[in-house]
Amino acid sequence: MIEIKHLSKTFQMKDGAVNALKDINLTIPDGSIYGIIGMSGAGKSTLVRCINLLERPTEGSVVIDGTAMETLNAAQLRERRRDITMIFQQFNLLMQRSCLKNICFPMELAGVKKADAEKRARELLEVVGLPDKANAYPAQLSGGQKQRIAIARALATDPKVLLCDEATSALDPNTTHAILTLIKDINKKLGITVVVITHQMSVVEEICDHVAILDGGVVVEEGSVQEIFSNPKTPAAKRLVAPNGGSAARDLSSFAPDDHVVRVTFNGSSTAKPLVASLAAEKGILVSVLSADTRDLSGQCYGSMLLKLPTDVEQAKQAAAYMRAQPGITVEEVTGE
Ligand SMILES: Nc1ncnc2c1ncn2[C@@H]1O[C@H](COP(=O)(O)OP(=O)(O)OP(=O)(O)O)[C@@H](O)[C@H]1O
Repeated sequence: MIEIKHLSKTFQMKDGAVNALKDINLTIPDGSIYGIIGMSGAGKSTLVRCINLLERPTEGSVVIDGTAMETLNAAQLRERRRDITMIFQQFNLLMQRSCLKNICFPMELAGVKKADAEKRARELLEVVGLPDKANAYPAQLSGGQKQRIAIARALATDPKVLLCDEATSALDPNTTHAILTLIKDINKKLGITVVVITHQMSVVEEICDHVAILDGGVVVEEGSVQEIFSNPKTPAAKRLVAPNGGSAARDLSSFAPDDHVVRVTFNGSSTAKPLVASLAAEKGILVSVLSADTRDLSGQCYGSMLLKLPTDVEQAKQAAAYMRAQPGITVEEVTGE
């Protein structure tokens, strides 16, 4: 378990002090995939660097499995960092070494025999899906492949914690998905606790179970991803979870003043029963989706849609009544707003 207690970090600059982190308190459970999300400058990188003491906190403590990291001397810290490894946005591979030798590197530092290190490195190449890249050099790899090698290197010392600092931010959406799937797999199979630093809510949505929202060096919200998504309370959380204000935008050009339009808000309704399709299938009533800002979170839908109901008054009433009867859905009139 990682416990961050009253952690603050101040950088002293020529023109004054920068309070990058202020009184951070977080508990990261063993085996979780924990997201730390915030806009640029929120303090994410500083926080992750404080977790493994690459950055020394100005105040407070980082306690990992009962050991306060800031109390360790340099040699103890070096040893402890084998348990808490890190991957980065820019991969940080050694360009003059082959992939195999990159993966061997932390084992060399730990004094593992060369033959044992190479055997383990080959196993790790299998784990990350690149068994044929042992002799390739980083420059010959795509971004996604480089991150796979970086992950293999991070796993070489059998860590308990993997810190991912914007690990998919330089990758395209498909590659991002593949790397996140690999990280999730590693978390499940090896039981490694993963801390994911990101500015992208989609990353948190895809793999994290818990999330802390960092804004201006302060944790403004923290909880299960589901809790935060379904009910973001602070402006920072609302900005990240629902950039359009959580509400489908009303595009005035898309409907006439006498159209019958409703805003349907989803607050955890099941995505297994798509509303518009089931209204058509069960009642034979067709409605048009004018705009939608919804997201699927573990099979539950959040956000809202603007729907144009049929011009037939009776059908429109039936459609509204049908939707109101569904759990987790509210319906309000928009026409004439
Ligand atoms: N070494 C440093 N010296 C001085 N100020 C720093 C240092 N590192 C970070 N800061 C400042 O601390 C604040 C938080 O920076 P940090 O890099 O942790 O944010 P971030 O959320 O990771 O942002 P980004 O996503 O843009 O990397 C910023 O105001 C930054 O300028």
